[in-house]
Amino acid sequence: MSHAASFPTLPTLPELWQTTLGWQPTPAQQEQFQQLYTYILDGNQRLNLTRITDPEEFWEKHLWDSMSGLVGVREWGLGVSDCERRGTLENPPALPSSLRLIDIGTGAGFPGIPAALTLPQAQVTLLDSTRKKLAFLETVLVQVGVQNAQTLCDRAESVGQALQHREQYDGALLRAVAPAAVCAEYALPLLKLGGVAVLYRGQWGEAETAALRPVLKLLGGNLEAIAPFTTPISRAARHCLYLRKTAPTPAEFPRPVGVPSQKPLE
Ligand SMILES: C[S@@+](CC[C@H](N)C(=O)[O-])C[C@H]1O[C@@H](n2cnc3c(N)ncnc32)[C@H](O)[C@@H]1O
Repeated sequence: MSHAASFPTLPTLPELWQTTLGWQPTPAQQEQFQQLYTYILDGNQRLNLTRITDPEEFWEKHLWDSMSGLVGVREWGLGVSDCERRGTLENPPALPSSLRLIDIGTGAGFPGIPAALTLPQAQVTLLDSTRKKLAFLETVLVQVGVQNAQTLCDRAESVGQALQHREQYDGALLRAVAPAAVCAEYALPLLKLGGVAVLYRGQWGEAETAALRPVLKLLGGNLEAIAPFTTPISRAARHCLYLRKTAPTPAEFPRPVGVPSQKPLE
């Protein structure tokens, strides 16, 4: 890396983590967040990875935002087909000891890399169709010492039809990838029964919920929870949607590459 010393330091903000998400990184995780930030800033000089480079903005819009959906994962459980086992933040359901997660459209590694760093029991697949971003992420994983994540260069539509991936994941994460109905078509085929997809959305309202429900029914999913958040610094609205897979997804989904986004299910 060039000029490592010239990169800014991330804020730590332990109280803000704690009061907003009931969680805060350990000192080792904080150090890894700092390394991740530094390597992404460095990579940004060659690749167009993210517009968010200011330390406070990076903390809020990449790290805090990624963790907002993962804290919910702790609460709602993953790979738990019996919804009775759903827990609370104080009394979370046990996560499976080997958890398989897929970050669909990971881009610069969000939320997948924070997931790998903070869920050591998970194996995280970072899926994206852009090879040069993934080649960069592979170096970042080595540099930051992330051993429980690997990259996969493909389209979500193809991966969802591949035997080695279909119905293999306990959880799927999707942030800033596509409209909710498209995300659902990408994610649900990949989940085991009982698995959960976390859709990171900005504004979200009842009309969107009403439009999404029939799509989920087609795909074998159920909208189990919507967690509203306000980002702690810029006070913007966020909603994390938790989609539970409750029935096998029909074989026709996901449809061929490009079709889900060109003709979203309704
Ligand atoms: C706007 S970026 C978001 C990246 C990251 N999730 C984040 O929130 O910072 C969307 C990413 O999704 C990837 N993507 C979009 N559609 C995809 C598909 N069908 N299969 C795989 N990757 C896809 C793009 O290549 C891009 O890197």
